[in-house]
Amino acid sequence: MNKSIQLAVHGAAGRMGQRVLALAAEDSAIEIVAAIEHAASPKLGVDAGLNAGISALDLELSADWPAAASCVIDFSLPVAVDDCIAKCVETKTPLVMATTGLTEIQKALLHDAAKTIPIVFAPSMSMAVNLTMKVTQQITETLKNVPGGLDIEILERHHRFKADAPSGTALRFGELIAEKMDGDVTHLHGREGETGQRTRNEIGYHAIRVGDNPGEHTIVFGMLGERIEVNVAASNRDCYASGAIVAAKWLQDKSAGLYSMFDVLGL
Ligand SMILES: NC(=O)C1=CN([C@@H]2O[C@H](COP(=O)(O)OP(=O)(O)OC[C@H]3O[C@@H](n4cnc5c(N)ncnc54)[C@H](O)[C@@H]3O)[C@@H](O)[C@H]2O)C=CC1
Ligand SMILES: O=C(O)C1=N[C@H](C(=O)O)C[C@H](O)C1
Repeated sequence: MNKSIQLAVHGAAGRMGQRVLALAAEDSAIEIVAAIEHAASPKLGVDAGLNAGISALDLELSADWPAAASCVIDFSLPVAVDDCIAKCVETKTPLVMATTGLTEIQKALLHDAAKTIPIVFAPSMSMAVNLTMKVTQQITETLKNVPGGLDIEILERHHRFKADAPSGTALRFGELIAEKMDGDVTHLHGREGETGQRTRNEIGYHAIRVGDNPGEHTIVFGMLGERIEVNVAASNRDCYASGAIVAAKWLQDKSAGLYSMFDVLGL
């Protein structure tokens, strides 16, 4: 059978790379053509499927890029992203960039690359998270001028292994919410000491690192007399992995450009 997508996974031995491989292996439309890891990985040469806890894929974890792929899904680390973007541009391969913690320079690189190839770039591939982003924008718009004022704080919880804080998703929630607030917004990361009273136009961020939590975000809308808390929580990583696969399929007929999961999901 001719499979419609030849998929390369970058960061293939990581927590997310493993789940993308596992879900892609079950998808009859996908042929996995590469499971890419860094050149010093002790896992090079190991079967990518066995490493992911599924049946052998007869495909080794390798530092080599495939001769051809119709999409790359990247769940790696910021240090690995420049090379991934360059390889995708060089080979004109559509890219799903899911890695968080990118610098402003790396975001500019993505913008440049998107002049040549189609790219989906989103800090969360989860449908529930993206829908929640829309909901929090609506809440902000409705309540921003409530008598007594509206205080917005973003709490995120993740596993102890996470390398960046706050999460890319928390930062995106903050950006999207700030778009709906009036005037300049201060983004405040944690509080300590003689902070004085909370100011009006600030968004507070709090990053909690506990155990094996695969990702949870709570947006608190505090008013005088009542409060809304919107919580979206993953119970495992498949919401992100399946979202990335949906994005990879969606990219197949797209022209060059930088897209978000809102575009993919039609939100
Ligand atoms: N957008 C989304 O929906 C989600 C994004 N993420 C982000 O994805 C990234 C990866 O997360 P995890 O899988 O938990 O991390 P991880 O640390 O388990 O996996 C990262 C993998 O990338 C590999 N890697 C490092 N340098 C490389 C290179 N030069 N070339 C190829 N591979 C390289 C590592 O060896 C490792 O296997 C993080 O930035 C995380 O925040 C995680 C979950 C969901
Ligand atoms: O590192 C993780 O695990 C996650 N990272 C992403 C982020 O930083 O927002 C998405 C998800 O919350 C899981």
